[in-house]
Amino acid sequence: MEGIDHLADERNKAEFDVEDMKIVWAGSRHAFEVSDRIARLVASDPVFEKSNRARLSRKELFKSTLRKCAHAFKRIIELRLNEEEAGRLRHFIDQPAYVDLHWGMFVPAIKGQGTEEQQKKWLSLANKMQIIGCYAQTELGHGSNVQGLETTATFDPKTDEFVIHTPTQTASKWWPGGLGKVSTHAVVYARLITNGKDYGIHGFIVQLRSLEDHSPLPNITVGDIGTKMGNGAYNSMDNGFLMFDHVRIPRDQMLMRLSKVTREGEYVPSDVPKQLVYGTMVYVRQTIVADASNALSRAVCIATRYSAVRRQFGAHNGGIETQVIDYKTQQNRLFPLLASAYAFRFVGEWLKWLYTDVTERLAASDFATLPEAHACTAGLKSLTTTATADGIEECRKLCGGHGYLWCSGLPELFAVYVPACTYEGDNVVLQLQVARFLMKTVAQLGSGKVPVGTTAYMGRAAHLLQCRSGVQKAEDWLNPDAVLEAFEARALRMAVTCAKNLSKFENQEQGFQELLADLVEAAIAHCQLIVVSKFIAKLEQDIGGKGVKKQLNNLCYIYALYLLHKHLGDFLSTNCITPKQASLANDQLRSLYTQVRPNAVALVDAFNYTDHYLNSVLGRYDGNVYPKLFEEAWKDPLNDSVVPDGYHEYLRPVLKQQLRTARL
Ligand SMILES: CCCCC/C=C/C(=O)SCCNC(=O)CCNC(=O)[C@H](O)C(C)(C)COP(=O)(O)OP(=O)(O)OC[C@H]1O[C@@H](n2cnc3c(N)ncnc32)[C@H](O)[C@@H]1OP(=O)(O)O
Ligand SMILES: Cc1cc2nc3c(=O)[nH]c(=O)nc-3n(C[C@H](O)[C@H](O)[C@H](O)COP(=O)(O)OP(=O)(O)OC[C@H]3O[C@@H](n4cnc5c(N)ncnc54)[C@H](O)[C@@H]3O)c2cc1C
Repeated sequence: MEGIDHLADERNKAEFDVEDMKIVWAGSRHAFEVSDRIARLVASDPVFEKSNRARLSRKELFKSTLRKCAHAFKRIIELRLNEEEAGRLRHFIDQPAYVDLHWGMFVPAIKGQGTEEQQKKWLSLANKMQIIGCYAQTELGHGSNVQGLETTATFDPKTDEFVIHTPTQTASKWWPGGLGKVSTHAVVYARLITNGKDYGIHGFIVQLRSLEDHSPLPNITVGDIGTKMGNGAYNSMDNGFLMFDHVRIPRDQMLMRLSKVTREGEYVPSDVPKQLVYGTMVYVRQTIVADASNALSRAVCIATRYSAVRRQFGAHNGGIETQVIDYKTQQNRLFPLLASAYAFRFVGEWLKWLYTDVTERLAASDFATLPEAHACTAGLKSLTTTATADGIEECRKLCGGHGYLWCSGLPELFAVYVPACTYEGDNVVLQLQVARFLMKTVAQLGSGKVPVGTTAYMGRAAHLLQCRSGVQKAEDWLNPDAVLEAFEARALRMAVTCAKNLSKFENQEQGFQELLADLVEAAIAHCQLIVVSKFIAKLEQDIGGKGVKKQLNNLCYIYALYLLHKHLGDFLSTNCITPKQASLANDQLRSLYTQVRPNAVALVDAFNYTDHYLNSVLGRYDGNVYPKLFEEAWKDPLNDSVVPDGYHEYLRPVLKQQLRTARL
């Protein structure tokens, strides 16, 4: 029935103030107010309707995306929204689009790698969207191996131009979002060649389409790479291909903040680390971590509300059946995901701080923390996107059969989200970057160089390599020191074992290749330690609001103890804990589930998601699931007529045996 809150009982059970938790989740009262206001604005605007997305053809979907983007831009100007508000608007519109790459990569690439003069010129055009840009790095033949890119930018001193060229089919740019049909410009990554010498990968601003009629410029071939996984989903994005046939651009369109080419064609290397050419990726990976908590919390919100609505078994004498959320198996699958959503939120906040810090240091020519920033952004991007993609799929299963319906919101969410495990760096490739960083840190232990930041724990190797957990009863697992020590000892021991095994190889690189799988596991253990430690650090902050800290405390230990349970092999084989202590951790975990259970619905209400944003019949705020499932079913085009199209041609002949008669 409309108007009734089917989840009211659940909400009444909550032992904390949801409004206060909303502020913690948003990060600040200001962030909450902006998000809340913009989410409502989007939800109430019919242009941003999205409930029929799966039924649109690719062309219709793409056109509707263009319409939404144009309308959003108009509203941003009319309402004079600032950068933060405009970002929230695009977020809540919730449809992948060229603007994500324009604002998310093209503009940051120019900011990070352009000279002041270049920024002035290009950003003033980009900020007003008089040009639209994308980030064209990946090629058909190479994505992960950036050094292997083939596109060339050869300097021609006669004309003071670069000649951008695609020498082979595998050199074609392939994948960049917004490239296929929209972008007028791109930051193109190509091998810089001058005076016959190859100086490696650099960024260049290249115009792709006419600003008059949008047609591709001469010698440029550009198009969309084709339909991607899932109905609707990421198909609103025009991921593109691009080939250059000796396209000329002025020399000053090479992004020259880091290194330069002079009028005479002399290459002037940068006096800062050359890896800064990868700076845009570090920036985006950091934003992807924050975004993981958005996607996971959304799925968890749907699965939690529905698990409270859904009842199966347990009825005696016609009594009421059990809510599926009361089954311990459901809790054991759902609550760690709820805890992960909060954990990723807080580690995302911390990573944002780390990124700001490293940016300020770089501006002051302090490059010391760059390797750590790279390792943290790469490793946490990998860890959180893998867990989120798996978590969304788990939420679909937690919703049983109805989770498989498009209108549950979960299939589309999964299809949109899962490429995050691949873009901005394949998740395995990124963990291997963390592993290299860890192996270097371990190699330096004992050299007098004290590890700092996220590897500071390695400085306590003497203790961590031999310590045994002191846990004696289940509640001891709620002691932050006990949890941190177990995670630190496990991470360090795994890294040191890899380093020892590596040292057995004469050729270090060959050894590294041989041990790849172990190295990835060591890197994951290190990243999990970061997430756990940042959650614990969050609890040490001054968090107000009735009962809020208690709930966060429960979630923090659910996150940590669930990981301990899941990776028990690591903890036991490295002798950090005993089987008895592992069993106590499980006892504590079950007790925490019981404590979270009455608060579960309120904990997902704290995400403050509108029904528009969730776009899920199962996750509706009012829990009125069953009538709405019928409403959705009736809307399906197959139900337009009671007798389906095709009956006369294909069904009737079968039923009436006309086919069989004809064959005889
Ligand atoms: C708005 C959201 C929508 C998102 C849409 C999606 C967009 C995209 O996908 S854009 C394309 C993203 N592509 C990638 O992420 C490619 C992944 N590959 C890489 O990042 C790199 O090639 C690599 C890190 C895997 C390897 O780098 P490479 O230089 O080829 O090789 P090395 O391993 O020898 O590294 C040299 C040296 O540089 C350090 N390093 C690597 N990356 C960075 C970085 N981003 N920042 C700082 N430092 C970096 C690396 O650790 C090595 O250091 P040393 O060991 O000290 O020499
Ligand atoms: C939806 C989407 C949007 C994208 N948007 C953009 C964009 O806007 N701009 C852009 O430039 N690019 C974009 N990309 C491309 C993306 O960045 C690359 O696909 C990504 O970096 C992975 O590279 P790859 O495809 O070459 O994978 P590959 O490297 O070919 O990976 C294939 C397999 O090989 C493994 N592998 C590779 N190297 C190693 C190694 N050294 N050790 C162990 N295993 C290895 C991987 O783990 C993986 O299992 C996008 C991709 C997608 C899917």
